Amino acid sequence: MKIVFYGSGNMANAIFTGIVNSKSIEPENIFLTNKSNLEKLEGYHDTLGVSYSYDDEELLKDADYVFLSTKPYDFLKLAERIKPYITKDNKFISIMAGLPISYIRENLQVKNPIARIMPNTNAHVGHSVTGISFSTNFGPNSKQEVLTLIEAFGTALEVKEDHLHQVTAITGSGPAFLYHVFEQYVNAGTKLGIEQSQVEESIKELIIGTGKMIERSDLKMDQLRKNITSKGGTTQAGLNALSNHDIEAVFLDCLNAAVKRSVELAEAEED
Ligand SMILES: NC(=O)C1=CN([C@@H]2O[C@H](COP(=O)(O)OP(=O)(O)OC[C@H]3O[C@@H](n4cnc5c(N)ncnc54)[C@H](O)[C@@H]3O)[C@@H](O)[C@H]2O)C=CC1
Ligand SMILES: O=C(O)[C@@H]1CCC=N1
Repeated sequence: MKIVFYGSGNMANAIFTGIVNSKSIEPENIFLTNKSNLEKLEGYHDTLGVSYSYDDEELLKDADYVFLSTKPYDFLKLAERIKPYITKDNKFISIMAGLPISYIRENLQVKNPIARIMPNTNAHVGHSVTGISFSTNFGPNSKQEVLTLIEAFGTALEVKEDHLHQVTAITGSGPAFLYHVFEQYVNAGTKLGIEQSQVEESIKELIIGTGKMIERSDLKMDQLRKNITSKGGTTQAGLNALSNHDIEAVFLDCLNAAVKRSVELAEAEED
């Protein structure tokens, strides 16, 4: 199988690094390209063994899957770049937030199968949650091939295309929202008088350990929380203070804003 990445930025890097680490595809069968940063492509070649090129005809000639991984606003230029060289065997996988399959098809001017995925940067470590929606002409074997490819860097969740907006908010942008919360936790921790580096190191370990508990324990999160909370103890005191704030409402605002932006991006392109 030959895979090509048009766009080798943060998200594509997480995906191809995840695929290489999974050893499901020979690294030299993964081809990278970008706008113009040759040094970056050489770096990925040196560290991961992947191939790279700016020759679009060569890249697309026998490509099975072509990732469209530029920013949404760079897609029209990308479409102009690749249109002359698309072959009937190329199947497209778009990671671009908000751009509908119909819009991608219209601008590539082809009837080739197109899948839209919404991954997240946890693909780097094989833990992306990836929402996926297929065009109706995606055959069952190719669908299975794409799902297997996605499972090389995490888990796949097939959803109606409209629901990719919610997936984008909850898990696509999700790591950024959690990093933001963790940053605030570190900032607050450093105000308690302990050395900053000690707070940073211990909270990093706290987050990793808590993630592993969620992964490995049979207990649900509320029970894990209850197991730490002694009656009249320190945890109860902290949780009481937290419950003075409507944290669910804060996150609902956050997620609604991200969904709204995803819908806006889609509607802007349909105009
Ligand atoms: N960063 C993230 O956490 C996530 C990003 N996405 C989506 O992934 C896409 C890429 O985002 P990032 O990787 O963060 O962006 P980035 O800015 O890191 O990378 C963009 C890449 O596109 C390339 N590019 C631009 N114009 C090009 C052209 N004409 N031909 C070939 N390559 C071209 C750039 O050289 C660069 O390699 C976006 O559409 C975004 O919506 C989706 C899920 C999560
Ligand atoms: O911020 C963005 O638009 C992209 C989509 C999900 C994560 N990053």
